[in-house]
Amino acid sequence: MTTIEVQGLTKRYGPETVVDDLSFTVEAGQVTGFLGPNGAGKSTTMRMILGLAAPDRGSATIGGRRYGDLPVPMTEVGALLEAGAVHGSRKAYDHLLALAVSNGLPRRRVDEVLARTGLEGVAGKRAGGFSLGMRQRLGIAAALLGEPQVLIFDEPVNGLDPEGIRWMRDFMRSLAREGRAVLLSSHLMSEMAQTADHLIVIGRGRLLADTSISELMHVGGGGTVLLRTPGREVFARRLTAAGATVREGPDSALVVSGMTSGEIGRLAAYDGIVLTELTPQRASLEDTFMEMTRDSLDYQGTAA
Ligand SMILES: Nc1ncnc2c1ncn2[C@@H]1O[C@H](COP(=O)(O)OP(=O)(O)OP(=O)(O)O)[C@@H](O)[C@H]1O
Repeated sequence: MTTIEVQGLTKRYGPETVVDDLSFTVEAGQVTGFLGPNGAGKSTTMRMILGLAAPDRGSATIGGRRYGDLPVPMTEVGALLEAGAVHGSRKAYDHLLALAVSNGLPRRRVDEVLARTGLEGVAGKRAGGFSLGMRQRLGIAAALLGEPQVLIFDEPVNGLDPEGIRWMRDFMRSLAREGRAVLLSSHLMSEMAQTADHLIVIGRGRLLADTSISELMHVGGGGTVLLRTPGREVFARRLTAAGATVREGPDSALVVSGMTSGEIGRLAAYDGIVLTELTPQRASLEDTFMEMTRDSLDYQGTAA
């Protein structure tokens, strides 16, 4: 199983250390979200993994080898870094064919990736006239040409409409289901919560968290669970006795922190208490992220 290994990765631009001793692993078969506020160093890290920027210290390897040591990189790793990198006057098919031929890949791959990304109908059209969503699909088609086991996407949903975002999310998940390692960056926790299995959170180039989404909700401490039960008073006391913090929620709900929904559900079952609702609060993930990155936000250039 091919993975990405980042070890002590460090990058300086002038006096700024924009990636600071970063270590993490991107596992096969899952979507790893790479999350951090603007300027956190996500793109720089991805560029170092892809051999587009040289680390000052540390290393980034794909399947144990540095990008520069991969004999045919396209067959090992595919990347989508920025939309619109395609020559506008070129037809989508020709663009992909040129890439395939120059990398020694069979022509049939062009048809296969066009079908996979739903672009067959526009294969003969010039990429210059494509919408952002179509350009992103073309970029993904190019990334998939060599059937790589590792994929890297830098903010792929930026600027997409809701349908495009949904397509992208489903596509990432399907790539992971096939056993590929998918690294996906975003500055939006809400996007990650719906797409990623695992999260690497960075701020000012440093690792802030390396965790699953469910762990983050728990460990972050900000994770709350909303519940409703006919046995409100009794269960609130029971939860408090079990170490949770309970407060009043909207419309007679209880909002619990310090326990996961699973733990609350088990406690209720044990005590024979009926729960009519048990909902982990998604907003709390956002809160956890804000809390985590607050000290690392870059306010430079922000109007007072
Ligand atoms: N080639 C460069 N020369 C000088 N500084 C750079 C260069 N590339 C990036 N930086 C700086 O490094 C820092 C990290 O940038 P980077 O683009 O990696 O962050 P990011 O997390 O991807 O943010 P965003 O979400 O805004 O793209 C920023 O302060 C940026 O200005």
